This record gives sequence, structure tokens and C-alpha cells, in this order.
Amino acid sequence: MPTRPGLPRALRALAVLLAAYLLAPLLAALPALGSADWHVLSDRALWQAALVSFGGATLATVLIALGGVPLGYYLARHTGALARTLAFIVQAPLALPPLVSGVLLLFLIGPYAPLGTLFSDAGLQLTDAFAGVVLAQVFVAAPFAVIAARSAFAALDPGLEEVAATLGLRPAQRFMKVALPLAARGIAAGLLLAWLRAIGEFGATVMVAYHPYSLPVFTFVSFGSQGLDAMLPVLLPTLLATLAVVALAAGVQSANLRRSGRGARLARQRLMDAEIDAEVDAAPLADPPSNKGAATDADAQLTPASPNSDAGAAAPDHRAASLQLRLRHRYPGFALDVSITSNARRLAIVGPSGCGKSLSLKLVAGVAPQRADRRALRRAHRRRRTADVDAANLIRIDGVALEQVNAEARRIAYVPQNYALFPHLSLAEQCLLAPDADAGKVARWAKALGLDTLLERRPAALSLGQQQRAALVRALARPSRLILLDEPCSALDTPLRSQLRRALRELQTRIDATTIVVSHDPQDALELADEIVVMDAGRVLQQGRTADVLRRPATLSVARLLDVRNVLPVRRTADGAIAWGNQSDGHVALRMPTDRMLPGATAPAEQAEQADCLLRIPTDAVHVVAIATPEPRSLRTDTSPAASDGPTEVAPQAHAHLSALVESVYPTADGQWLRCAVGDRTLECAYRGTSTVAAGARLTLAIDVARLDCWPAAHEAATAGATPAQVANPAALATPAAPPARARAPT
Ligand SMILES: Nc1ncnc2c1ncn2[C@@H]1O[C@H](COP(=O)(O)OP(=O)(O)OP(=O)(O)O)[C@@H](O)[C@H]1O
Repeated sequence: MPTRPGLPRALRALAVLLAAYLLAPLLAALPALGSADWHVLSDRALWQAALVSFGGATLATVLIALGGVPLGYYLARHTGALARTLAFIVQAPLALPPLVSGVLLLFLIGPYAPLGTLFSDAGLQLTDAFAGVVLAQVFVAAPFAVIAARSAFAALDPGLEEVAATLGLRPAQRFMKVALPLAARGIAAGLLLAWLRAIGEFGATVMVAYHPYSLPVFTFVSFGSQGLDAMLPVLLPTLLATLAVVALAAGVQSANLRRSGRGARLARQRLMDAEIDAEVDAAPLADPPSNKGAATDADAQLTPASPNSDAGAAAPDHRAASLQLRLRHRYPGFALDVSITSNARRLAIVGPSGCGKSLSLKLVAGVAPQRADRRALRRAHRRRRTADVDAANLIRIDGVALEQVNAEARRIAYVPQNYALFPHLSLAEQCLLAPDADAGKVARWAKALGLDTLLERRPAALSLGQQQRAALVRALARPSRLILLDEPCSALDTPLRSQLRRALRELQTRIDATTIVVSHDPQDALELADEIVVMDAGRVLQQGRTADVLRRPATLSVARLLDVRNVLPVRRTADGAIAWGNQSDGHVALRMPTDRMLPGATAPAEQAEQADCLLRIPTDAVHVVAIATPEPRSLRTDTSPAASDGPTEVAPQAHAHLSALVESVYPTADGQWLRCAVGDRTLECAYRGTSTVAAGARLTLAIDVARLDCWPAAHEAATAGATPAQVANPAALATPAAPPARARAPT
């Protein structure tokens, strides 16, 4: 049986009990209907009182909305002392007995109070007047609306407004087009509560404005003079008002839905018209789905264009932007301090989770909180001290300083990790949200990425892959020099991820913009970047051409982060061999061609034993030539000397033979993948023979020495804070990098 959402029995019983209690007074009043004095309904005073209450409550609600919605937004987005004080002030009227609220109001607007005197001098009476009723209602009802607005805004992902900023929307536009529509339901609920509370307001009103009678005051007076029988008819206006409110709310909601459906159709039509006008690109990045309604079909059919397509012709200029970034930021327990200089068209930032990749992108896009940095910069300008300027961020694109420019003016496209699609807008509407969105461009990219049949859909009706591509189209809607992609493939499954990578690669050839891809997956860097920045714990460990960094990671940490196998810390022996291990755990020494050793890895003999080097043995340069146990037999005849368990000294030749102990094994499509202990290091290699190798087996491995690489290892700590030139060139890191002359603690 399918699981249905439901409450445990005990909780259900409690819920029913409370609901029954709320209904009980109404039911208890039913028998009294017969004896009710219905003549009260013909009393004009009752309807005047109802008018005062409803008219006052409506006016009060409008006043509350005007101030309460922005106040709720402020409270939702700020946590400082001012926000905390305001939150306390807003909640205070809830805790005050209404009569006390009335007394407090009299101190402000009473006939002898400063404000009351001021207004009565101007001919406007505040007490014992309609104005007094409204003011009392505003005081007691406002907290309901403000608190509801704050909750509604706080529930919104701030990332949505950040993305809106990168689309060029100014603060007022972001508020009106993104925050307000998304929080509208919560705000409306709060305003309705405030309206109902204002209608029922008695305590403060009776103190401030006994006349004209509001409905609660009229009820109180009628009860005193005519008793319980006159009460039931007085309920009638309230019930009528409640019914009217419910009908109004339903009407507004369906009108909203109709309007948003019309908006989606209009936006789609605009794109279709634009596409007809526009020149259609030669090759699509993705075939449109055959089944136009099925979300998953579109993903399945995301196929890249042929590499021979003239897709590149669409980009008029493929010059890379020159980037100069110095990004510093502090969170409690985390400090980011990153310097990147690059002229690559395709850059990747790779590192483990939490190392500061997304924060770096946000700083470049201008959407991370930067108050501290800006303050430091202003201070520096005031004092004309360059050292302080160093403490601030530096974002230069083609030499243009952007660190002081707002996100909306930076012209940097940003696709965040969760895509941040606006849930209230259809795909077409959000792609056209940027004030300067180019409809023709959106239409072409939507078609190229297989989204042209989904333009009227909202994000909730799109699959993850489609959402990713939708965010991409939205980012491409306006011209930008730089496109920031945060973990573009992380939420997708493996086949879709490789399809999307292909589509992104194709896209990179077409657009005239530099892309920065952030990822924890080295494969993304491999496929989507010419240059790579490896980060950890808020620092750059290494930067360089992707191929170079993968070939010669500066440290073991970098090798691990990039998942480069068989990188071993080794030392040089006095006679120039590469060695690891010792007599107790197996001494291994290799002699390799000196042209495979970077300068610095060939240290003079007297320093050799201290020289730390890294040796990379490509996994396909390791071959299993003999399995010694469980059934010793040779797999291949070789003229090289046989491997032994003792120290292995190998003369320079095509293959070096090493003795290995299999530590673990897992199957692959072609055979097995082996992890073997060689001395005190671990080597990995594929085994494609016909036998099955088990853990514990002893092997002889032949290593193709011509394919080895050896270079001086950088000190792990030295890479952090090294200059880009040093990290780009591992050899320069053989000695620890001197700290930059004017480096300062990040602000
Ligand atoms: N608002 C915040 N307050 C405090 N710390 C934060 C805040 N936002 C991020 N951090 C911290 O800053 C560090 C960097 O975060 P960032 O989101 O840049 O990581 P990341 O490298 O992108 O990780 P992932 O790949 O998991 O997204 C993390 O250690 C995180 O805990």
C-alpha cells in the first residue's frame, strides 16, 4: 500500500480537539438563534459600526502594507543590532494588553499629547474620531503583517536575488520582480490576519476612540444594554465579511494564475518571433526532444553537435579576457585568500568541498557580502595607504577594475550551483528578465540546448538537466565578457553529465566570453578548461595549463585532489637513481633517462638524499609480467633481469622490473584494476591477462622508464600563498615561496 502523508493518531486527536474547541462556541450559539432579537439588524448604528470597523481595518491594512512589507524584508535580510531592535519593537504590541496599548497611544495622540495637539491645531482630531480607530488598529494589527512578511522573505533563497543582480536588475527591480512576487502568498496571509485582527480590535480602540462606535465597541455597548439576545445578529456582519474575504482571496489567486499563464505565453511568443527574425545557428548543441511534453526525453536527447560543425563561426571574436583576481574573504573559521592571473579562455577552479570555490565565484560576480572589504578599501583610500588597498579584493577584467562596481553593472554572467531559477516565472519569462535581454539570442540558445519546446514551463516542471540548461540560457541572454559556472554538472547523473560536458564544450567554442568553471570533479577541468587552478582550504595550491598540472602536480595534495594516480614522493640517491623505501620495507631504486627529470630533480649528489621529488608513473606504463603466487608463472618473456623481493637496482633500459604485493583488486570492463605495494609506496595499474589476480598475490611489474616523469616537489605549505608564477611552475616551488612583499591578513 502506498505511504500517505499522515499524522500519528495521538497528534491527530489533539488537532481535532483544538478544531472542535474553536467551532464549539458557534455551535453552542445555534439553539439561541430562535430567541435572538433580530430587530437589532434594522438598527442603523450596527451597520455604521460595521462600516467603521471594516473601513478602518481596510485603511489600516493598506497603511500596514506600505510600511510592513519593506520592514519585513529588512528584518529578513539583516541580522545586525538595528534589525534585532526593530524586531523587538515590532513584536512588543503583541505582548501588550490591548487596553495598555490604548493608554500608550493616548500618550502620543491624546488631546493633550504632542502629536494630538499638533493635529488638532491643524483641524484633525485623532481621539474619539475615525482616525483614532484606524491608528489603534494599525498599532495592534501591524505585527501580524510584519512578522508574516519577514517569514515569507526569509524563506526565499537569497541566491535568487543574487542571480537577478547578475542579470542587471537594480535593487528596486529585484524586489518588485523577484522577492515580492515570491513572498506574495505569505505577505497576503499576514495582511489578511492583520485585517481580521483590526476588525476585531476592541481594547486599544475603546481607549482611543470610543466614538464613532466600531463593531466590537457596539457589541460591548449592546451587550450591556440589551443582553445576550441582541448579540447573535451582531455576528452577521462579521460572518458576511469573512465569507467575502475568502471569496476575494480565491478570486485574486485564480486571477493571478490566469495572468501568469498569459505572461508565460506572451514571453514564449516574443521568443518565437525573435527566432523567426534571427539567423538560426548552423548546428544545434542539443537535438530538440521528439516527445515534446516529456521532460526526461529532452535530457536523453541532449547530444552535442558534430565537431566538424561550423558552430565556431557564431563567435566573432575568441580573444580571451585577461583576468587578474585577488579574492579575500573571512567567515568564522574560514579565510579565503586567492590570487589568480590568467589569460585563458577556459579556466577551471578545482578543489574539495568547502575549500572556497563558490565563494570565489560569488566575489567575482559581486554577489558575496563584501562589506568588510569595501570598508577596508574606503579606509585605504582615505589614508592613501597602499598596504590597506592590498587588503581589499581586486577584480580586473582586461585591466578594468570591477571590485567597486555593483553586480548588476559588472556584466558577468553567473550560473550558481543550484541554478537559482525563479520558481514563479516560466522558462521564457526568466530568460527575458534581464532589462537588456536579447530575445533573438535567448531563442537561439533555447533551441540549441533543446529547450525551445519547454518555454512556457516553470522550473518545477523541468528535469534537473533541463533546469541546468535553462540557467545557462538565462545567463547567455545578455552580453558578458565572463561566464561563471558553479559546479555545472554536479547534480546530474553520469550519462547526462558527460552529455552536458560535451554541450558545454561546444558552447565554449561558440561564445565570445571567457568561462570559469568551478568543480570538485577533475574531469570537468579536463574537459572544460585549458587552465586550472587547484584550491584547498581557501588557498591556491597550483595554477597552470591543465595538461601540465595533471602531468606534474606540484604536491601530493594536488595529485590527490586531481585524482592523478601513481604520483610517488621519492628521493635521489647519491649515484643519481630515483629511490624510495628502505631496507626494512623494501628499498626500490630506478634509473630513468635524465631528460625525464625536471631541473631541480637532478640535485648534486651531496644534497641528493634531502632532495624531495615527485615521480609519476603513468598507469599504462605499468605492466604485470609475472604472477608469483598463488601459481608462479611468467606471463611474458623478457630479457630484463627478474624482479626480486630484495632491493632492486635497475640499470637504465626500456623496462624496469619491480616486485609488488597486490593489496586490493576490483574488476573493470577489460580485466582488473590492481593496487599494489611496491616497497613502501602504492602503485595502481590495469591487468588485462586471462588469469584472475587476487589480493595477496606477488607480482613482477615492468615499468616503462621512458614514460616516467620526475620533478622537485613543492612543500605543501609553500604552495599556499605562492605567487601565480610560482604555482604555475612547480620547479620554482622547490624552495618555499617568500611571502608577497605587501601581503596582509585578509579582511
Ligand atoms: N554564510 C556563511 N557563513 C559562514 N561560513 C560560510 C558561509 N558561506 C560559506 N561558508 C564557509 O565558507 C567556506 C567556503 O564555502 P564555499 O561555498 O565557497 O565552498 P565550496 O568550495 O564551493 O564547496 P562546495 O563544493 O561544497 O560547494 C566553507 O567552509 C563554508 O562552510
